[in-house]
Amino acid sequence: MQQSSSGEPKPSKLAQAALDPPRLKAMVRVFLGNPFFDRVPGGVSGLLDVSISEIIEIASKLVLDGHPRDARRLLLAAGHHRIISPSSDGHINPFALLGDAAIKQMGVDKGDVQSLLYAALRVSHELKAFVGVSEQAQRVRAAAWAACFGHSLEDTLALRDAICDQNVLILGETGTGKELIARAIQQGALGRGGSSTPMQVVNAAALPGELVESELFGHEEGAFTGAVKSRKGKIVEADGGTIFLDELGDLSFPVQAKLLRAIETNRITPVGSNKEVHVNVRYIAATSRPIEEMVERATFRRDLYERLAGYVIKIPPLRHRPEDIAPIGLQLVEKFMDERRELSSVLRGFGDDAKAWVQNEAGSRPWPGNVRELENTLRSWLLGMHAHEGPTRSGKKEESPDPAIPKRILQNKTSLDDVRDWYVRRVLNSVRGNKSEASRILGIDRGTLQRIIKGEGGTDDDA
Ligand SMILES: Nc1ncnc2c1ncn2[C@@H]1O[C@H](COP(=O)(O)OP(=O)(O)OP(=O)(O)O)[C@@H](O)[C@H]1O
Repeated sequence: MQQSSSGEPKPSKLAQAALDPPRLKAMVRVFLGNPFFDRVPGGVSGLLDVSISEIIEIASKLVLDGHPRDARRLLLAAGHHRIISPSSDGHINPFALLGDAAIKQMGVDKGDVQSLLYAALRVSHELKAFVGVSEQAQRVRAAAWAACFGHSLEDTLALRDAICDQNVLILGETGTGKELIARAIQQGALGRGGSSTPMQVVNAAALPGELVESELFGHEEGAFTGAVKSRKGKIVEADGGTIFLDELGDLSFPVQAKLLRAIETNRITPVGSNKEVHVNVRYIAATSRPIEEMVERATFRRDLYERLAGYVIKIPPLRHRPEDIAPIGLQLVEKFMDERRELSSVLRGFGDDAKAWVQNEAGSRPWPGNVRELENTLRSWLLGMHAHEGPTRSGKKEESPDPAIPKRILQNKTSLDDVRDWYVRRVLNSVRGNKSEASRILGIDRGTLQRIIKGEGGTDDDA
């Protein structure tokens, strides 16, 4: 990261306020909470003794703190409509924040600040997908934010490259949103040094042990039976970017050793080759297994764990944060309805029922499962409702019952697991056994799908 050569930047009000969060909050509250902004000549700057460059700095800080809308409001309130051009989704144009005076005051390179603000907007957008009002959910979002930008604007500007290079380990039960958080973190590093490499994903649990090695490191033609042509591994494909290594705890010892070497030396050797390939990759790993205990019991290599756990984010299960059930459920119903705009008004009606159920009941009773289960339950419920008359919908039948739905489901006499298994098979049939397509529709990964097909259940619940 380049620092400006224009001497020591003098500490601005923002820089001081950033070190004094209550003061920063108070300043922002004054800006955002005052209903008379628009009527005061000169807007905020007329209300308070602050310059427009300081307002721009505070707006930048708000963007970096994940509040782009507040930044936009602040700028609008400041009476400087000219300097912003909101995009159609209501986000601010980060370039518009970059008044030369503010950049000069920050004492940093303009290109760096631009890429930072873009990254900030992308991460804040991605993190919105991690819904939750609980303190734990807020902590997860804050931790993901800090994995991209550190803990203060000063951290961000001074240490961005180091922060973006740090490996991250995400811990949490299956279906708690680990991949969602990994994608948000990857967005924070994207564009650094011009890189726009998409995140590569490898799920160690979804592949047989011997294939994981070739998936990660690639192989030479003829390296093993079935290796008809050579293949780059995902680590090479992620060169210059990020690899998401899901279900890390499922890696065999030989693959652990090879991965450790790759991380330590930035070099990998494809299976069946004796040529090393140089790579520069950031690792985001995740696991639903108790990896810390595995390290203690020596069933997972401590040295590899330490390399990957540069920054650890723990996502608590949904049953430990029941306040999040209703907001997540509502968002899931919305998403589901959105995906099926073409469906009948009957489903729309059931969508409203589902929302009412989520709001009135789902949140007030203990939910033992994870987010994916909540999603699948709502999905099956809505699809089931679509096919027959639902329990809360009275009146005449608008659709004839789907004969493919087992009677016991129509009569509400079956367990959730049975409904899930039946629904998984139905989707698999509809896509003629294509597991990737089925997992995409079901919103589960292939490992979970495989476990359900094999009758092992879809989740690892410790409840
Ligand atoms: N807080 C949340 N808000 C909204 N949706 C969520 C949340 N957490 C998880 N989800 C949804 O739940 C599903 C599972 O999430 P994700 O794949 O990120 O979980 P995971 O922990 O990586 O699972 P696995 O361990 O099985 O790979 C996804 O559809 C995701 O969008």
